[in-house]
Amino acid sequence: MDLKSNHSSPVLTDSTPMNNSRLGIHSALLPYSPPVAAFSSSLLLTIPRRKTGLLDDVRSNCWLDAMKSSSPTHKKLTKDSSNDSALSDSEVAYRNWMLKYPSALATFEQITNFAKGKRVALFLDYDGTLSPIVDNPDHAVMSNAMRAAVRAVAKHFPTAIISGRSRDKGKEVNLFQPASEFVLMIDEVFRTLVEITKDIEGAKVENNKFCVSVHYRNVHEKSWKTVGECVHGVLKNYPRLRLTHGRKVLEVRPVLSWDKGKAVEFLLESLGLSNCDDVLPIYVGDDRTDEDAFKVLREGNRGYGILVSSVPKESNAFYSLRDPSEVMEFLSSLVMWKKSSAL
Ligand SMILES: O=P(O)(O)OC[C@H]1O[C@H](O[C@H]2O[C@H](CO)[C@@H](O)[C@H](O)[C@H]2O)[C@H](O)[C@@H](O)[C@@H]1O
Repeated sequence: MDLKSNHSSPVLTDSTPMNNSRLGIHSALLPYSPPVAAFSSSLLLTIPRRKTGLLDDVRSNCWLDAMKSSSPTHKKLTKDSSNDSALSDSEVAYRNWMLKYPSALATFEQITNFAKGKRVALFLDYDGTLSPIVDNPDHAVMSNAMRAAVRAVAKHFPTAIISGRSRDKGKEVNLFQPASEFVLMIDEVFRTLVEITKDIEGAKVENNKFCVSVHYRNVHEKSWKTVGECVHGVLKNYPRLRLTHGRKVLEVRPVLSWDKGKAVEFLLESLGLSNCDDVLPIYVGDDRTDEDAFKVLREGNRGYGILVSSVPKESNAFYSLRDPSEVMEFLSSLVMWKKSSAL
């Protein structure tokens, strides 16, 4: 996921959170903050995730419900689409939901009207945003077309990818690792979880360096409880680690005050783009971890969050896009708009 561009866009590898409280009502235009420099050299941030909210609490009684409700499975979607009336109901529900979270494509002119005269800074989540959700996390890759769209957008706007995935330290990046002291502990937990889940068919444990992801997307639902029990059992021995929920994934991460919202603030600050009236940050993401970034932009009246979702969901985002193909269209539209406004 190494993107080169004229801006040498920073790549953030985060891991984070959830905050479901939707604040305030939609406002067409966001006055946001502040002016300065331009994006500088390559930057890699590895961010241990901190998910907040009731569902993330390891002591919550609702963890099995949270596991069940985390993102529709492929099977469910396939079943729904073979049922005309269900599809029609879900489409109606989706259209109603879009009244609250308008499509960033349908309202593109509104967005660009507000962006006029401003420097747009783009923050993009990876899984579910730039690459479609697939059963095997190792197979989640950007299509060539998406890669080209991201490269193109990064030529025109400062662009960062903020992902929960780990990324090895490269030669040309500045590394910011707020959880480096947890690396050994995380590795130990990773090994333990690999061992104790090895007999659960379909379970996959991923070492994301600052976080361990335990995937249950391919585990039969009758065994989800076992997966949860394994993770909770291990966590009991690690008071400095906590559990959070993502899309069919349980994640074990350090108890740290760090999330994708803080990552966005850190990047804007480091790159001299915070407190600038002429900077408009736009964050595109699909998961609970992205909600903290949406919230930071919303609360500070600083920019726009765009939620990628094909089903209605409460969010701190302002706009929506249905899936990665719409994200690609949005990125390409931004490039076209930038080129035409330069004429
Ligand atoms: O912050 P992100 O870039 O969105 O990363 C979040 C997690 O994404 C990956 O898991 C998700 O995508 C997989 C591939 O499509 C899917 O199989 C899985 O069910 C999803 O949860 C990644 O594997 C995790 O390590 C990331 O934390």
